[in-house]
Amino acid sequence: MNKAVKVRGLRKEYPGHTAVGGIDLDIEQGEVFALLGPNGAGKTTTVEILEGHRKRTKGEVDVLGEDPGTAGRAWRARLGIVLQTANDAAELTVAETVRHFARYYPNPRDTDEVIEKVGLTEKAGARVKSLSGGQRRRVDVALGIIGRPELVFLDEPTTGFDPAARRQFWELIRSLAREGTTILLTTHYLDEAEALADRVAVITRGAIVAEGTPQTLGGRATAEATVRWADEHGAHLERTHFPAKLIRELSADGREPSELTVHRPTLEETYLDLIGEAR
Ligand SMILES: Nc1ncnc2c1ncn2[C@@H]1O[C@H](COP(=O)(O)OP(=O)(O)OP(=O)(O)O)[C@@H](O)[C@H]1O
Repeated sequence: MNKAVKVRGLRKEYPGHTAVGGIDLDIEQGEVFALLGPNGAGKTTTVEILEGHRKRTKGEVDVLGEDPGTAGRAWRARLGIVLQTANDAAELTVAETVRHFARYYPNPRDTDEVIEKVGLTEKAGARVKSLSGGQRRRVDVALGIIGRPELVFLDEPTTGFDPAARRQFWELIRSLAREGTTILLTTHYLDEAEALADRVAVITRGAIVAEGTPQTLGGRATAEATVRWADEHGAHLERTHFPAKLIRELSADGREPSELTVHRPTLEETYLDLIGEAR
């Protein structure tokens, strides 16, 4: 499989401060990859270097087969970038804005289809400035995908979305991924990473401290399980690597253990552990 992104030894230094301290990163074509990390960890710096918006201090970077530091307009047209800030073409309507951006690309998607994909069909004729914060964000997403990009960068895409809009957005990302689009997502929502990402990397203080699928990150899948149940003697809790064995024993007499739960670390707990360890 070809790599959409290949990074080796990437460093970004500001005077007196190392924002990114030599990271390696591989993202396969068609993969949804989430970059997680606390504020100031180096996510935006990394992503902006990949987008060609910031110069690196050191390291090798290959995005869609080119070096973002030197790649030209044709390469840029293959990217879709959804920034954190809302767009400011506020006097235009939603449809006019999307149509306007479509002209920058050689092979854009259909404007109406994109507006429908982001759930703004009813607002297509409304001025962008009349939209709510979450609706403006959807316009940003529409502008990020109108050019039929091979690689989409999504920086905290669902900030300000209501729960239903988030779910709808997740469906949109899944449909892009099904079409073969590579997606690099930064998010502070662990449920979002879990719902969408094939793989995640946790970055803190400019270093990647863990990488894997959301299910296995930081040894999550094989972490000790906490089994809780209750019987006539009261409530019980046992931590074990073999919860199935324990439950078999508890139910050996054919009785269903009451209030039985098995808990393994959530992605959020694993993430907080990783961040804590790295502090
Ligand atoms: N232009 C700059 N000059 C100096 N330092 C900078 C500059 N841009 C970013 N930094 C520093 O680099 C570090 C990484 O910042 P970055 O924006 O990449 O973090 P982030 O992980 O995206 O954080 P957030 O989750 O808050 O968006 C921070 O300590 C930040 O202060």
